[in-house]
Amino acid sequence: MVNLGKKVIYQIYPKSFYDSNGDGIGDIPGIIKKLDYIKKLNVDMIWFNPFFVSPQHDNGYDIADYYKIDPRFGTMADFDELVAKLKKINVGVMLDMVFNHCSTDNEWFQKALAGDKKYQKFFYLRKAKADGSLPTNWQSKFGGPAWAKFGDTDYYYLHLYDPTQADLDWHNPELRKAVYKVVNFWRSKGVQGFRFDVINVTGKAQKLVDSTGPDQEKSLYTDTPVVHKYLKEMNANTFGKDPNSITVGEMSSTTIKNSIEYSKPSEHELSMVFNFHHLKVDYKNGEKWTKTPFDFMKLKELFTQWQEKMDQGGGWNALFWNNHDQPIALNRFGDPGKYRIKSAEMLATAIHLMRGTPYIYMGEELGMVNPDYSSMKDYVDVESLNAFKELKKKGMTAKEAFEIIQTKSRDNSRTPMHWDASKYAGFSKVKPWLMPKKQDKINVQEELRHGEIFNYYQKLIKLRKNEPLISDGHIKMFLKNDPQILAYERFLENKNDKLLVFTNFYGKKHIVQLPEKYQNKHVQVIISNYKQTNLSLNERLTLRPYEALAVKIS
Ligand SMILES: O=P(O)(O)OC[C@H]1O[C@H](O[C@H]2O[C@H](CO)[C@@H](O)[C@H](O)[C@H]2O)[C@H](O)[C@@H](O)[C@@H]1O
Repeated sequence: MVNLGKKVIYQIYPKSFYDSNGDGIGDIPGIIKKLDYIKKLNVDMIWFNPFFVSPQHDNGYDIADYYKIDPRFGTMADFDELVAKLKKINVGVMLDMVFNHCSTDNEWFQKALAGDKKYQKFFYLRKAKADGSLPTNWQSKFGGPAWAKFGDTDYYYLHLYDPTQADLDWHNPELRKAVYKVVNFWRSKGVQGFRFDVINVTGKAQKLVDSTGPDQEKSLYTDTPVVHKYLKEMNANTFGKDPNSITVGEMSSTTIKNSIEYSKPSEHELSMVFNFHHLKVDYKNGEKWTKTPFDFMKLKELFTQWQEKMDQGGGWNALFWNNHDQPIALNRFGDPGKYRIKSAEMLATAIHLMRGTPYIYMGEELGMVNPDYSSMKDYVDVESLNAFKELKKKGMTAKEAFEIIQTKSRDNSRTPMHWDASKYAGFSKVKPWLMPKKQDKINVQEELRHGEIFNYYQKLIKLRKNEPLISDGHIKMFLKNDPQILAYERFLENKNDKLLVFTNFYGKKHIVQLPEKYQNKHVQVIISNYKQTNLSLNERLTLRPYEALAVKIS
């Protein structure tokens, strides 16, 4: 079996990585051209956001053909070449499987529309209520009602996301069979990694009823017991046959109890889970489309719960700050200005030394930051455009609404990778689909020549592969009430060595009172983003602005 604790996964958003054919869109041959760069980081697997045939209403999360590469991104021959070349450098491929819904352009939906009963049962088709209103009062996660008219019939189809993303009915064994066939097709092409998009919302009740509010509504379709049943079935019929497979479920608004079951090896469901609770600590009253500073104590509390309880229950976390749906973490939890480098390294340390498998989102290793576009015209993401309209409907001025979009838009992380300082950041020879910004200072060329963040990531990755305390150790948080420092201990059963990790989340120096058990021990610095001279652990430890420090004590 794979030791997940020794693995590090890199995420590539293909549309924004490297454009090889001058159409302004990143592509698979472009990724192939940049494999030397990836090799330098020494990651184990790459998660690729979807590049299957899609009308791109939700940037590929609306799949029209699960078996084909979208010509915008390349050909199947390009994909085969990518898999083969990555194999040569010992890097696996993780594909993004979107099975909660498919595009309304997908032949499954098109056949259903044409009246084919078999395919109609792939979807949630319901009639309007007796009073003519929608089948339920559910809201789409992208705004507006979660139901759309099913062609020229009396029926509506459910879409938890965009109306072009029709929800698939997992209760239908024929649908599940079709899903497993897709997974096995890609396995036969040498793929060993699978990320399952919002997989924990696939178990909606068969009888769909009105909700009484947003939270109760989520409970009607999130983490229901059947999800575990279907995941076990998928595991047995697909990737579970391969001891080297690595799978991750994107779990929307999930719980620790469910996440343990999703990821505990003896449950035979998935290898690990993404949860998003720690990325909602800058949501005012739980609302994403708001602007407020992050709540550090809440962040600590969530890390404590998810790290310690997943450890005690035998579950496994995917560790991450960034992905294609999130504004850049450096802007949210660090300082993108004066302390850009120190805070990028501090954030990386905070999660890379935790228990789980770290994910690095492309550009994070350079300390890339939000583009801070100046107009709504610069944004293209469907969720952001809808949110802008909704915020104005709620009474905000265009300026107020724009400031929120600027902070929270998913386009923040989707800007093209900065390869150099040129007009289009060396990403493309023509105007890209989304403009790069701030590449004059932050780019690969500059980082590899004079930077230190990339190098720091290399060290963190190397440490994970060589230090069993990091890959296999348990975790216990300490300094739980400290308002500035996140600190934890990693330890192995029956071993005296311990790893202590200190991360200062603020741009001011801070002195901590060390627990007695850690005082006056022999200390070896494992990694730090500051020069450490004559370090010894006494009663007090001073941490400089955004300092990260990991020491081994015996
Ligand atoms: O915020 P949560 O409710 O915990 O959900 C997590 C993320 O879910 C959605 O992301 C994924 O599905 C979308 C539809 O396929 C797709 O647009 C997105 O790119 C996927 O990653 C949601 O869109 C995200 O905002 C949430 O963070």
